[in-house]
Amino acid sequence: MTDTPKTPLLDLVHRPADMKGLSDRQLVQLADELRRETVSAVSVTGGHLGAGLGVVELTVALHAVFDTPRDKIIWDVGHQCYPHKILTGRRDRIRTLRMKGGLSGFTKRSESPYDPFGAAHSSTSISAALGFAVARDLGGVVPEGLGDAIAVIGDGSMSAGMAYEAMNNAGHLKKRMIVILNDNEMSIAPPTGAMSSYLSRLYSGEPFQDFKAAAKGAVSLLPEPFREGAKRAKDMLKGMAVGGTLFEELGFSYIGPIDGHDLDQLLPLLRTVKARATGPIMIHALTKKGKGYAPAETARDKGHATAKFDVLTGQQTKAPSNAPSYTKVFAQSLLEEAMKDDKICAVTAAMPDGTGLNLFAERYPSRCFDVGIAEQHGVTFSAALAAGGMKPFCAMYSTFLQRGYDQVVHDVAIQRLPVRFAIDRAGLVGADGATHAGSFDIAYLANLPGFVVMAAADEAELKHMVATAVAHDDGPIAFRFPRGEGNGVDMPEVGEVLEIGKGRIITEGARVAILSFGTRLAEVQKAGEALAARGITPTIADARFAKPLDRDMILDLAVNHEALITVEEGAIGGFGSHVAQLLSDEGVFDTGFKFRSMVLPDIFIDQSSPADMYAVAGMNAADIETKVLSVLGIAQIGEARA
Ligand SMILES: Cc1ncc(C[n+]2csc(CCOP(=O)(O)OP(=O)(O)O)c2C)c(N)n1
Ligand SMILES: CC(=O)[C@@H](O)[C@H](O)COP(=O)(O)O
Ligand SMILES: [Mg+2]
Repeated sequence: MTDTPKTPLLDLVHRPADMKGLSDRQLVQLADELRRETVSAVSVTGGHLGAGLGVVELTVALHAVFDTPRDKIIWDVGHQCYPHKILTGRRDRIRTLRMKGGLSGFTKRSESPYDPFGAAHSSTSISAALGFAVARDLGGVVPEGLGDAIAVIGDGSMSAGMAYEAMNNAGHLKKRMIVILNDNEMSIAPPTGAMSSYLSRLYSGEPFQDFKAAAKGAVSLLPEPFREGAKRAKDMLKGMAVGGTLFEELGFSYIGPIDGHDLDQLLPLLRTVKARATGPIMIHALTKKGKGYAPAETARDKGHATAKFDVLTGQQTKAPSNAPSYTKVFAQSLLEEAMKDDKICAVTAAMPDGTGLNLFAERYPSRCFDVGIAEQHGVTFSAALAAGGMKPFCAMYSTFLQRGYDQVVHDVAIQRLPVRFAIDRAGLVGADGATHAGSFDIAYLANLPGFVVMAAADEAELKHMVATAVAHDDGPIAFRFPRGEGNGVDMPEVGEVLEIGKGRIITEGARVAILSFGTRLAEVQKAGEALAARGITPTIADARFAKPLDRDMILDLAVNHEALITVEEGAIGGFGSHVAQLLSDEGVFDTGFKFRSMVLPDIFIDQSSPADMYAVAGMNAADIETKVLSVLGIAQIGEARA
């Protein structure tokens, strides 16, 4: 970063229209200020830093040249959009990023007209841009109008099938649209795969597109002082120095590679594209993740995601914890099992660190596969590994496994293949908000014939479930666990193989039974203590399995109590629904038996701390206590004793 100029320009830019009068030199200064502001904001909020720093110049250039919100900029994933938010009327709230009531850490339609399409999962931007382009050409009507459609997609996100499905369609429809491939040679981890190598080959040897002699035509359309740059850009459009790229074969005009941090290249190129483009155009920009902030540039993950930090030192402020994270317990348990069983292998879709499989990759590189952002492929690949006699652990976040759902049904479940699904980030995750909540996996897996679905109540249970999954060869099996630290329980030396479909009673009580599935058990126990102080001792049980259900235990609980309450960190249609089905099938409700199911409410809950999100969901200890009192018809404190 260069020295801060005396008259800051960022203070004058409240929306992109304010940039229109700035000279190219001033835009360079603006980019510098925008970078500083991004670092400063993330230092107080934490969040995704590196990706945003890598697109500062692109953000300035796009907003300087195009007319947003009429023109639609679609940021893939959206984790790089903080500079865009600063330039589009949200600077005053930028220090609320990812907080309760604050700005989302991703693009979000309800937040701003400058966010035409929300995201947070990757590789959707080209499809979305094409949709806007077609809507425009078909005369679609939206308040801001419909102009150019511009997708900005990273090299990591280009590993997903959806990007190619979209390019295939775009090349066929030949609509005017622009794709900017933001190639920083990084995903969250270094990207893997043949496509990544292909992109590198596109610029190896000759790093940047050679700006040659001026071509006439488009140049005359542009006002001074843009003409000189435009001449060079026009030449790029015509010359296409790198011919025969995959993108061109798919029907795109390919331009690049260009230096994505050089506004002297970006501005004239984008102006020319805006003036001249007809069909789909792919601009290949080379950038650096973390650009301009040394602690990010030099970090292993290039500052992909960070806690709050000190700007001067880059030192992050993280609360120390005594308990291991669930992710670590999973990863270490799997490693221990893999030492004993050489058929165990592991699959991650571009999340080696997030799933803990980086440890597995270090120890057993030939048995660990990072397939890139390709959950669909990862699931089917795992299915065939299982069909081939291996024991694949397909480790994915609950929210990202959604993308591979047909593969879970068609390739795994129907064929009864023993894929072991390690489902991390189950339940509400906090600052990433609704897009990353692991709300649906219980419902979408427990409805599949032959699937075993488990949830760990604590980290010791997780270790048992890893062992159980290793031993289970009869069909697919899944175990879910949340983001964050465990409860600090004593850990067993070895994981115990659990009996499939058997839960456990935690405490015996009377009148009401609370049947927990997953890590809400700790809140259930807290509620139990509070109820005990009121003279009510509920029976507390840990279901362990949503499928198959422990029929005997559940029917027993029903017979011996006035009421049964299920609690789970999942949406309606999951564990509680299966228990209700069982009770209904067995005629338990015919006797007037009382049943309540505590699930996530039927809304998308915005970002906050997980505890607060569970408070919004009404699923903390106090809510469980209230539910017990209400099901027993006890409205007032003291009535319980009466
Ligand atoms: C479907 C899906 N899978 C995984 C992720 C997690 N994820 C978020 S960003 C990211 C890396 C993206 O890399 P790239 O597109 O190159 O962007 P960069 O961060 O390098 O700018 C990953 C794997 C996701 N958001 N969506
Ligand atoms: C943008 C994205 O999808 C990831 O970076 C995600 O935010 C990671 O989440 P965790 O912090 O839970 O690994
Ligand atoms: Mg990248």
